[in-house]
Parts: sequence; structure tokens; C-alpha cells
Amino acid sequence: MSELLLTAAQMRAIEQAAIDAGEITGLQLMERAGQGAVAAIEAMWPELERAPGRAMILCGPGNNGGDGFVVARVLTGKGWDVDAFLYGDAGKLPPDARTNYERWCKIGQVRTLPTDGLPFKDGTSLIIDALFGTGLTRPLGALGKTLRDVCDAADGGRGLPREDRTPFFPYVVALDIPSGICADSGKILRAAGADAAKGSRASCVAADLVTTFHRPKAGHYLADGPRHCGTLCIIGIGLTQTGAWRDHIRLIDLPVGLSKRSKGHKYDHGHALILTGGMGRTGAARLSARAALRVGAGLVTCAAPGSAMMECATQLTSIMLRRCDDGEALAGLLEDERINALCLGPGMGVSDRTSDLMDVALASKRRVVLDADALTVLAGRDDPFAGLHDGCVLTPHGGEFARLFPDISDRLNAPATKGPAYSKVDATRDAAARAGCTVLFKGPDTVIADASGGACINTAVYDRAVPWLATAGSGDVLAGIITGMLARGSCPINATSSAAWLHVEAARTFGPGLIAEDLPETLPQVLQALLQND
Ligand SMILES: NC(=O)C1=CN([C@@H]2O[C@H](COP(=O)(O)OP(=O)(O)OC[C@H]3O[C@@H](n4cnc5c(N)ncnc54)[C@H](O)[C@@H]3O)[C@@H](O)[C@H]2O)[C@@H](O)CC1
Ligand SMILES: Nc1ncnc2c1ncn2[C@@H]1O[C@H](COP(=O)(O)OP(=O)(O)O)[C@@H](O)[C@H]1O
Ligand SMILES: [K+]
Repeated sequence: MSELLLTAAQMRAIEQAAIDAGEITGLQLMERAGQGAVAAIEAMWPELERAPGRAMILCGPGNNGGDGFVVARVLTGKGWDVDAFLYGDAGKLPPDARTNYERWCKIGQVRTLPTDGLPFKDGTSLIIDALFGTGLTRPLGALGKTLRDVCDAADGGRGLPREDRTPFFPYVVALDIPSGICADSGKILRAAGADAAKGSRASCVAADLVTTFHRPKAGHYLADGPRHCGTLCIIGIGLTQTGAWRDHIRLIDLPVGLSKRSKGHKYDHGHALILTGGMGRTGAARLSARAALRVGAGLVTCAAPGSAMMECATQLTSIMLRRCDDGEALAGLLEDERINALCLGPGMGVSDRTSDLMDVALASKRRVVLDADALTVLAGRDDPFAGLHDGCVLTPHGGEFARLFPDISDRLNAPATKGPAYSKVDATRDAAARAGCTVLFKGPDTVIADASGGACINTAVYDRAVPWLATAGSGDVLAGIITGMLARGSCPINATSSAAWLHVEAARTFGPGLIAEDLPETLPQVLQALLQND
């Protein structure tokens, strides 16, 4: 199950299709966007509804600015004092924005937005950022000082975390997306050569609330997007279509393929084989194995070299153990055709043994998760992707991704100077196409893509933020959950996206203080909650 995320181009196409079909006009869409934004503001801060104050509305040269003029009119109707500013030339506003500009001009003044700072009036309790939305194509360098004032006003220039602010400082509400953030990539657009660290607060708006329209955009969940959005609120504006693009991006909001067949034998739920490293290095693989078993693989076996057999034997109970020194031994184990999913990498070491085992695992055409050291071994090969097939899953973090796909990583990490910018979704799709298999690119914005172009984001931001998941061994658990899901019969993209969701959900359920061992032990609680809601 999942929610669709849109790119700017997809949103424009949906809007245009609805207008062309005569279902709605652009003006109606804009009116609903502005009205919806005000309703969201009142729902978020009821004190503003009870005691209207002074609002600054910063309108830009496109339809985002048009939304801003609707908000100006609606707030005035509710008793607010509104100071409206326009960045750009009123004569060049697109038609619907122009209409709303003219409607506003019958009510109040419009001043040119200064670029050297905001002229605050006492008692301003709300700033509306309607400068740029999905149409942002260039950096906002020219607005630098004014943008900095918006950010500073929001927290009194003290850089306070949002929750520590006093009510004295105005709330900042961005319409659609904070201006300066690319709606497709979530990256802040910056002029070439701009200092990223120094420039960040002057290159885009940081908002307390973002009201986006129809569907969230990918940029609300990727890169710099989430930490500039505060709370994200999605407003229906009467569009019903979602489009039929093959390149849709999904936001994972529930796992699939979790119910067990009631009459099934344990072998009907798959047999996962987890390769371990040598003595003193088996903990990572044992974490993976425990996670594979907890997520419902019927059987899980650890395959360890002779040196590590005793260590594993003293630690494993429900997980079986086999000796596996080299590729030949693995080939022997794989004569058991019931073994249907393998995991290589966690704690294995960057070694010839890992390389041999990987060759045998890939040649078996079983479903294979390659994580950690296996990815490093792969990256060291002349042709890293030669033996991969569509049953494989690669699970790199940023460093591993850069070693495996250096050119793609460079492109992703290059400063974003124009929009739409190359995104983590683009990068993961390109990596999956090159590798010919499923790729999970880790982070708070984990992106999963397969070779056919399907892509989804597993988010760990907003109300799913789990910074405590960045703990040693948590990636090993994720590899194990994926392997368990593959053993149970899920296809690679479903296994990987469901596993990523369960991984974050287990971390949310456990809470701060989590260590990697807690993740598999929390999975039953997560699974039970899912079954109850079924
Ligand atoms: N697509 C839809 O269905 C709807 C869109 N609406 C609003 O319309 C917005 C999109 O409108 P637009 O496509 O007009 O785009 P924007 O309002 O984001 O602005 C784009 C305009 O600014 C220019 N521009 C881009 N970057 C610039 C920069 N750095 N400096 C100066 N000018 C720059 C562009 O050339 C273009 O003229 C959405 O974000 C949303 O707020 C809403 O009215 C509701 C419906
Ligand atoms: N800030 C964060 N919020 C949520 N999840 C995170 C964050 N940082 C990392 N993660 C997740 O934690 C896991 C870490 O995996 P990895 O980097 O392989 O670590 P390890 O090798 O220690 O297991 C990944 O699933 C990643 O997506
Ligand atoms: K905006």
C-alpha cells in the first residue's frame, strides 16, 4: 500500500488535464488552494483564528503568488491586517494570479518586495511564503537578505529549535513548498559557487507549516525538504486524477505480503540462509538472521566458517547453523532447493571468501540480499554488476553507493543550481537500471527502485522521525528483514519496501534508547498491530 508523490511536471499535467476536461478552472483551483491554506493555519494555531493579527504575504511572479493573493483576501475578510508584497512585475503575472492580484488591489495595497530585508511592522504574527512553488527553476540569491529575515523572524534570529520559540515570533507558512526548495529533489537551489553551509538559511525559506495541494511532492520527503517544512499539510483542491505515469513515486505507508497462509508448513514460508563472518565477527549476521526469522521466514540458517561455528552455536537457538568455509561448501548447502533467499555482507569482511561466496550465491539464481562488506567487494570488481540478476537486492548507504556508482553519486551530490534538480529518486532509479536489480539507498529518506523504473520512498521524517535508528547494526537488521520477506515469497521490490517500512515502524514502536538487538524483538508488536488493523 502506498501514497503517490508527484513531481512538479506531473502536478502541472494533472491540473491541465482537469482544466482541459472542463472539470474545474484554474481560478477555482487557486481559490481552493488559498482557502484551504487559511483553514489549515486556523486548525494548526486556533489562537490565530480567535485573535486575528497582522500578516505579511510575500507573493512571487507565478501562480504560487496567485495563491498568496487569495490568502491575503481571505485573511482580510477574517479581520486580519495584511501587508502584501510582490516580487516581480504585476504585468507579467500569469492569468489566474493576475486576476487574484487585481481582486486584492480592490481591497488593499501591494508593495514591491524589497530584496534587502523585510520591513516588519509591530504585531506581525504570520508570514505567508507565496514566492515560489513547483515552478522554481533558479536559485533565490537575489532575495538573500529578505529570505534571511523571514527565517530570522520565525525564530527571532536566535536559531532556536521550533518547539522552544516563544509566541512572540511570527509563524511562517509556506504555500506548496518553502521557496528555494526544488519540489522534485528537495534540494535547496544555490548559485554556482555559493557556500552551502553559510548560504542555506538565505537560499530558501524555513517554514513552520507547509500547505501543499492535491498530493505531496517528492521534495517534501527528500534531501533538505523535510527539515524546512515543519509540519506538512495536504489540501484537497478538487482534483481527482493522479495521472498514469510509469514513473510514479510511491510513499510507502503500509507493508504488503505479511499474512501467513493458515494451513502452510514451515517450508511454505521459506528458508533463509545468512552467511556469517569469522570468529568474533558473527554478531551482524546473527542480527540479520534473527530479523529474518521474526518477520516470518519459516526457517533461518546461519552459514559460518569453521572458526566461528562454536561462537554461533553458543548464541543461536531457533536459528539453525551449518558450516560454510568457502564457495564449494555453499554450493553444497544450496543443493537443498528449499533455501530460497540468501543474505551476504553483514560482518563478513572484505575478503576472497566473501567474493567466492557471492559468486556461488549469484550463480544459484536464488534471491540474494547484498549488504555491507558484500557491496564493498562488489565495488572493487572490474565489472561490479556482471553476475547480478533481478532477484538481487543491493542495500547501500551513502558511502557504499558512492563506491558502487561513483558517477551517479557525484551527480547527486553536485550543488543544485537549477530546477528540477537531480534527485535521490533519480539516482536510485539510475543505479537500479545499471545494476539490473532492486536498490535500496539508505537514509532518513530511504529510496527503493527496481530495474523497471518503479520507485518508492520510505520516510523517517515528520511524525515518522526516528533518529535513534542510526545505531550500529540497524542496517544488518534491515538486510535480515528483507531476506525474510524474500524467503516468504515477496518479490524484491515489495520485500524491500515492506522491510524498510517495518524497520522504521519497529524503531518508532520501541522509541529512544533503541539498540539494534531491540529491532527484531519489537517486530512482533508491529506485526500484531498490523493484523489487528487488517
Ligand atoms: N498546479 C496546480 O494544480 C495548482 C498550482 N497552484 C500553485 O501554482 C504554483 C505553481 O505555479 P507556477 O508554475 O506559476 O510556478 P511558481 O509560482 O512557482 O513560479 C514560477 C515562475 O517564477 C519564475 N522563476 C522560477 N525561479 C525563479 C527565480 N529564482 N527567480 C525569479 N523567477 C523565477 C518562473 O520562470 C515562473 O515564471 C504551485 O506551487 C501552487 O502554489 C495552485 O494555484 C493550485 C493549483
Ligand atoms: N536519521 C535517521 N533516521 C532514520 N533512519 C536512519 C537515519 N540514519 C540512518 N538511518 C537508517 O539506519 C540504518 C543504518 O544502516 P547502516 O548505515 O548500514 O548501519 P550499520 O552498518 O551500522 O547497520 C539504515 O536503514 C538507514 O536508513
Ligand atoms: K512557497
